[in-house]
Amino acid sequence: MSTPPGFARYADRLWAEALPLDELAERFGTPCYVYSRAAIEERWALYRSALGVAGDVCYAVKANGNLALLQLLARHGAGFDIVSGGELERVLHAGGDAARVVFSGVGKGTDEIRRALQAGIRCFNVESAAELERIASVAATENTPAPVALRVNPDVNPETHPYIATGLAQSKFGIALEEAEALYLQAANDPRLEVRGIACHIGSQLLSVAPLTEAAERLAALARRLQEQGISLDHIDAGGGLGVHYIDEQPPTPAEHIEAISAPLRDLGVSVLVEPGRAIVAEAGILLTRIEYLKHNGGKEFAIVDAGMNDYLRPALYDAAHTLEAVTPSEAELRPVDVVGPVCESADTFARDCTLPAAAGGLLAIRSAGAYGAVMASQYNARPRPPEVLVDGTQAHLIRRRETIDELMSGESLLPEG
Ligand SMILES: Cc1ncc(COP(=O)(O)O)c(C=O)c1O
Ligand SMILES: N[C@@H](CCCC[NH3+])C(=O)O
Repeated sequence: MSTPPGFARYADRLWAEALPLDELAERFGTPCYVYSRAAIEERWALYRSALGVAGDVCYAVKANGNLALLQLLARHGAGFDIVSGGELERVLHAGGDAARVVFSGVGKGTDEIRRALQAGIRCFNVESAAELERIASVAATENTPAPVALRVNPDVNPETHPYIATGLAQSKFGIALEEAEALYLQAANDPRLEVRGIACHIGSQLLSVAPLTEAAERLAALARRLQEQGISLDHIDAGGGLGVHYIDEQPPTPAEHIEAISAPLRDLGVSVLVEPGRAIVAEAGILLTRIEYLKHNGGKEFAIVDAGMNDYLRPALYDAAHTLEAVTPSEAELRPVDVVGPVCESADTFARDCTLPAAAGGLLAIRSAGAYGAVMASQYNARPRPPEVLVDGTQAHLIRRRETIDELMSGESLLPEG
């Protein structure tokens, strides 16, 4: 099996593992997510060593919240960035330390705030004045001051897909820099709150560190103004966002990411937090899928695979391009095919004019599918969500089994008799 030229070495760890992918497909069925423990640990270690002891790496759970992966990262001492009460429960269940959890998100509910406060999380990354007041009032009823950072919106263009840009002035995320200072003064004088830091996150799949540095410079300027006014800060949370290799991207390394955000913050005397998600898990995962049928329509050839947009949404949602590879040797000639899923939507397309030796029954790997893959799977078209497997050396662990048809109907009820 050939490796695409230029593919970073860590992405190839999965393929170097002792377990042939076709055996995994036989054993667990397709479609099926397969992750490499070694690849995840390698990426984790790069972030950990780049940041050093003066900071904390808070893995963004939204990228892949599988319990076994959270447990793996917790054992390596990860902090976690969560965006819901559900993610908090997953982190705690997997053995994560609540005191290393930061809670982002524009719509935190009262129950979620209360639970996070009771669990003793490190910090709420507050996204509006109204949310700050809600957190303060929950803190008052719980008789526990709430640790807060304001997630500011530095108005920096992250140069990424508009759906995953979050730090522009007109985005729904964060608080405008100009409004933040007054809100910090208000929070610092509120006994229900404890100001801990400043947070931001400008977007995802960033392929240059320049916008990250620009954002960090704006955070540093705000931090200096706050410190001058006697507001002490424990940390600055620069968010996540580092891009990965899907087709031919050349993303910066974790070390370059850390250097880009740390340089402007260096003399502030605060610890630095980062919230990488995609950069830890994306390239460590593939989605294995089998070609069910080949067909021709309108002069095009289609390979219809058993994975659909319900299993892996990124291509349909963002028109995202991925490297697709044939896993099993095939006598079929290399030729352009559209690789499509079985879901009743034309957007259910994984690749157009992809050069493959496509043959019915052949196995394909959609690469770099470890982030925003299984977590975004749905049951659309009443399709059970796929299993997830972690390859660990010569072992393969089923870390989430395939959903059953019964589970698809669980919680629903038929109408009463009559
Ligand atoms: C607040 C916050 N932190 C971290 C992340 C993780 O981003 P990424 O997976 O791009 O590292 C996101 C998602 O974009 C986010 O919204
Ligand atoms: N789901 C997105 C990333 C979301 C980032 C969350 N703020 C993707 O697959 O690229």
